[in-house]
Amino acid sequence: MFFHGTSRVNERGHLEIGGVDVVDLAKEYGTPLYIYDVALIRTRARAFKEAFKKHGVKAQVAYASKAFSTVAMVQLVEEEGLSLDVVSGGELYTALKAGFPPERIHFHGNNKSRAELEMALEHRVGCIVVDNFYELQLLEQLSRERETVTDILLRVTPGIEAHTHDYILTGQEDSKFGFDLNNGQAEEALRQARRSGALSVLGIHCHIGSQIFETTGFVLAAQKIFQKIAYWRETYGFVPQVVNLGGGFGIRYTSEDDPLPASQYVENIIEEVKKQVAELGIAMPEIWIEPGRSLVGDAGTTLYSIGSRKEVPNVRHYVAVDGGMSDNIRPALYEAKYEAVLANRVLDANEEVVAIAGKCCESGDMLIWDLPLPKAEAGDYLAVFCTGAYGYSMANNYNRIPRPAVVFVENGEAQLVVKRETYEDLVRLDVPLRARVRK
Ligand SMILES: Cc1ncc(COP(=O)(O)O)c(C=O)c1O
Ligand SMILES: N[C@@H](CCCC[NH3+])C(=O)O
Repeated sequence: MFFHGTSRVNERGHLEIGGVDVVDLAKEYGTPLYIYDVALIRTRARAFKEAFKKHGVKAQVAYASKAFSTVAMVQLVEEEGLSLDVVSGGELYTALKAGFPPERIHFHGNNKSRAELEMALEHRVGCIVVDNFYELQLLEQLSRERETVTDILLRVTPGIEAHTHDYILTGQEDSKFGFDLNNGQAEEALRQARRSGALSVLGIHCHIGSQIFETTGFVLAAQKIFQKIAYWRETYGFVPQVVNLGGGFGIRYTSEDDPLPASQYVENIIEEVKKQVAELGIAMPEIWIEPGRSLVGDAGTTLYSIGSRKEVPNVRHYVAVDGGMSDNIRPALYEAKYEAVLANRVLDANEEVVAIAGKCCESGDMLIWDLPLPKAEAGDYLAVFCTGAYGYSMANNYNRIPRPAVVFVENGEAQLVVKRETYEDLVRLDVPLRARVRK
């Protein structure tokens, strides 16, 4: 069994996180319940920052808030001195509500609307990561109207597609994101942006994928970007102040995963950028990164109550929980794998291998296919580990199931940071049918 962060088994044989017994949390806040180990988020955040500090490199570590965005989470990010990546008006609104300093917000997205761009300009966010020509022109026009100069990064697709354990070089980049680095698009974007007096190109951004376990892809991306920078410097006199290599650093969901420490990713990135900069004889740019999953993924645990069971003789034992794809769609969407324990009987010996089913009306709503467990009964609690990233943030109301509550735990204390949705919340936006005129 693998415990993350402050998770441990207490004297009652219960799972404890942040010094709080999760069975007590279930009784107080109900299930399904998202529990975040705040100390572990702090540890992860500090590891990224420290890695840059150790090498004396100017950097920004921007939390990719799509992984898990709530007011309390954004406040924690601010406390830890990170920057923030937002990808929609909604994430930006959450950040502003949380009082996050706008100058440390980076605004992403492949189809930002005029209203979203206006909102970003209105609040003077630190920089806008421009994704495409439509946005470039729109942003230029809006900046001109406001008589302001907007700091931007150009998002490029370097032609590297990173997958979990490997990466492939793709000559023809097929992605909805960014300007292609290899077919002249990125160069044209740079020309257009620099021609405009209303945009200031701080640098280049790329993001090669997610849940990546090696550093090769990042190094290769840096190489490809600097190859172009060499040419752009000669041709246009362009030298970037910032190179942003995105997020994507992998985490351990199950024993099959073997991630590197944050410091390793950062060190290899710094090493490559320093090498490239030395060859070009230009000033060292700031290095920005955007970790999402690796900051919050293993800090999150979902607690469920176990209910019904179904035996399919000689095939499978289904054990159902009171949540499922409505609070964690990743198994259904990506065949994502998780580990779990009976939170109220962690030390009991495993007796069977069961399939954990969700409660949604969908055969594919299975959270874990083969989980060794003690004989689980109705009323037991199941804790699924590593659900902190893209769990709550992708939660939905399928089958009109209310979204779970979220609690932060730290130093023996729990704080409710997102209330459980109510049935009333579910119909809040519904508009009843107009009364018909009876004949
Ligand atoms: C542009 C960008 N930055 C950062 C991230 C965060 O990725 P991860 O959660 O894998 O670190 C993503 C999501 O993949 C992204 O699209
Ligand atoms: N939502 C995905 C990752 C997407 C990353 C965002 N670009 C996941 O759960 O793994």
